[in-house]
Amino acid sequence: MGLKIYNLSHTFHQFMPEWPSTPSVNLTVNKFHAKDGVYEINWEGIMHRGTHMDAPLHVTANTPDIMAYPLWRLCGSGVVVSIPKGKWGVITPEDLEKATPEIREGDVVMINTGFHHKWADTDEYFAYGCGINGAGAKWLVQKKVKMVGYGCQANDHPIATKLVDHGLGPSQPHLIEEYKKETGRDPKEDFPLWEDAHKNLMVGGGIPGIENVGGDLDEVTGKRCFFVALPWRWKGGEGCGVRILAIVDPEGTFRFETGQ
Ligand SMILES: N[C@@H](CC(=O)c1ccccc1NC=O)C(=O)O
Repeated sequence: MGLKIYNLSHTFHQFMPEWPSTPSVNLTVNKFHAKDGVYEINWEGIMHRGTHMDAPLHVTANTPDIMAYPLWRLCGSGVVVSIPKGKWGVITPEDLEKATPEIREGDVVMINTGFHHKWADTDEYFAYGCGINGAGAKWLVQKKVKMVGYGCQANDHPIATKLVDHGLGPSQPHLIEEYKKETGRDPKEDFPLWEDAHKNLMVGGGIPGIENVGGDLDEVTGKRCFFVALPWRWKGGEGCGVRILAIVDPEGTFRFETGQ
């Protein structure tokens, strides 16, 4: 059929890095082949690790769960754009506006910031990582995109989270002084609202946001592709790991079955 299929998810494993929240994932091997004739793993943890999709319910009470995203949002044509960022880099409306290939109405959008190469249990990736601001998320909503994936630590900039003085925070208070020193501004001036981009994109726009996009992201950057990213059909779920596929049809000969 000539299709090329790329994986855009990081590897899921017990010792994978995790956003600085509830600690750890615990895997226990319940049954071993040599002892039991089968192999079975017991898994305990939260879903907000590795390549995963958030639901509006993660950040706002009485909003839709992960199961409520309509199927048409979870697959479709779109683009992988390169928006390279460094420490505390901000993905802005201007970045999105001038991205190439252009982001079209109705697109799935995957953003390559370069940070997927740094995915590790480090401050460099999480506390000093990059992220979109509230205005950037509003731009995506106004553009009526279908779904968004970020090749970085979260759906929000780290300075818009409880790592500093927002919500449950500050869990990493030293970042507040560091930010002031480095930028000459107060974190609250630049990021006045807690998880603002999550709220604009998912609660306001109903658009699924995926964190920690990785895998073969570089290989499809600058290309238009067909994407699929499927969370579990989990009633009440506030987020879920996803396997993201980017599919291209270099010969332009693929046709779906007609259903006849
Ligand atoms: N940024 C990650 C994790 C996250 O936001 C989070 C996970 C557990 C506990 C608190 C979290 N966020 C804010 O405090 C996410 O949105 O999935």
